[in-house]
Amino acid sequence: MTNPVVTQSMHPAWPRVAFQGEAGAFSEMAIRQHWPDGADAIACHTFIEAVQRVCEQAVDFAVIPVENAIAGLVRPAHDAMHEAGDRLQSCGEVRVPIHLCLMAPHGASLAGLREVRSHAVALAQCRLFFARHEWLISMPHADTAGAARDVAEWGDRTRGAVASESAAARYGLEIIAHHIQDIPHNWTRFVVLQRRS
Ligand SMILES: O=C(O)C(=O)C[C@]1(C(=O)O)C=C[C@@H](O)C=C1
Repeated sequence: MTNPVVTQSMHPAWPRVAFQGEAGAFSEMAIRQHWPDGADAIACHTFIEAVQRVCEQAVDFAVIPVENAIAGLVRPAHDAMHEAGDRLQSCGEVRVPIHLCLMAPHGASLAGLREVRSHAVALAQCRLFFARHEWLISMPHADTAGAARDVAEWGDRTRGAVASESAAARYGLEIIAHHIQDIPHNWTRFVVLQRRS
């Protein structure tokens, strides 16, 4: 298993919380919303890895998306929790508003875009948008923020990402369309997991 990205904490009292994705992912937002006074958000590549970190007591908690208003159950997250079995227990919940934006390198246009990357669950929340813009090819990526980071690194004006407004700011992308999810009041419910004592 690869090591998670760990930011050195300035605050030893903060809880250490694993999430799936990169800095700027919605799961990281869920952590900020649940611990407004601060938490060390530890990026993991997969849900299984995030859950595993809790089982191994390498972190205090994991925050995992379980249900979205449009896409329904987040299957890979449920599978990861199932694998952990009774070693974990849920100790909280957080519901995060999900506003999805289409973003691309500066100078790109909607008409000029061809390929759009994002987390499969995020793409599933934008079916109507993709149906209206049928020249766009949606391609699954590990997470929303990782898609934004890669699209910024590639710098190709035909390739875009679906992610949050803050991911666009963090990775220096231009927002081409705001609120492209199928319903305006979209949300994802996350569970907070800890090791069963
Ligand atoms: O990729 C991210 O930003 C995530 O946090 C993952 C995830 C998900 O798996 O449901 C979380 C919330 C959004 O609904 C879209 C994607």
